[in-house]
Amino acid sequence: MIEAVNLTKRYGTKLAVDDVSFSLQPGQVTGFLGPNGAGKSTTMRMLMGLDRPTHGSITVLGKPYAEHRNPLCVAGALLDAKGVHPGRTARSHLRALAATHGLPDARVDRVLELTGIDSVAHKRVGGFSLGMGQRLGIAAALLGDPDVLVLDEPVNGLDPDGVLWVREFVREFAATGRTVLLSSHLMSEMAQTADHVLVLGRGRIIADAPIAELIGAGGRRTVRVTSPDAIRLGELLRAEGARSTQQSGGNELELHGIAAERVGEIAAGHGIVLHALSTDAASLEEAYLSLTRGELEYTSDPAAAQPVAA
Ligand SMILES: Nc1ncnc2c1ncn2[C@@H]1O[C@H](COP(=O)(O)OP(=O)(O)OP(=O)(O)O)[C@@H](O)[C@H]1O
Repeated sequence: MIEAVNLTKRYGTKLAVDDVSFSLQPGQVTGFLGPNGAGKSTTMRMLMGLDRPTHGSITVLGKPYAEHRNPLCVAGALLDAKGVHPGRTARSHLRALAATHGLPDARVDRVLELTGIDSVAHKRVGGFSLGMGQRLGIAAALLGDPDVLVLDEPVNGLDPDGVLWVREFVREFAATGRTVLLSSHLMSEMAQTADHVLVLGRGRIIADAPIAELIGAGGRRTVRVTSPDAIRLGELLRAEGARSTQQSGGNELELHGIAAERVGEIAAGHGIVLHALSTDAASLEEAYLSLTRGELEYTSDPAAAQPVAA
């Protein structure tokens, strides 16, 4: 469906995308993750024929995007929501795009309706909020009823209702057997939207896996236990090799290196009463952070946030 083979992009001395190969499957939402400057937008631009690879290739349905006869019907993209003439109305912008492919006005009305901006279709785009602009960009991507949807930070600037709409929309789109590539820095949102993730770091792929596998591999499970006899229980668990990293409120332990089942067995074996015992699911954010540690192009200095001593 979408296939990158040894895809490379160099800008002068900067290697933005470095010998990347992947294949995206239909019927799935693939999340595209990576720190700022990792090469995600460059990869998406090459996919949509807006930038030329220095080496290698990226194809949609077997050929480069630009070589398709009706590209809007093959893949639609939201890459830069601000790339619209501000003096145009939303409807005239979409009609101009539709005309390039001989698409009827009824299709324009349909995508305006689908993206919830039909009531502002007659307004000039220059007066649109960030969220309305994002919706217009998605409407444009959907015009040709494409098989592939490529969205660069689509929820950026959307209100919670808009974020939910994008999530449900792309999930339904993929459920009809089509392909979605979606970038976002919002890990909790990505965890609820994507089936598969592709993580870039400094232009190279550092993970290409189903989301569940990535979370399972990277995350540390935390076991929480509450007991009126937490001090004695903590001693017993540490003797079993558990690390107790926090004790809050006097009767709660936060544990690593031990399964909840074992905690329950040890407590029962010593007649210790438990009030709560649970395992926190590892998060995509934890897995992502541990994967991309060392891959950051732009890092902040925590000391810079400290007040300067007089
Ligand atoms: N036209 C360009 N000319 C020179 N360098 C560029 C150009 N476009 C991108 N780059 C550089 O290529 C690298 C990858 O940029 P890219 O925008 O693809 O990253 P990204 O993963 O999309 O980042 P972000 O999450 O911040 O959007 C960066 O170091 C960037 O500065």
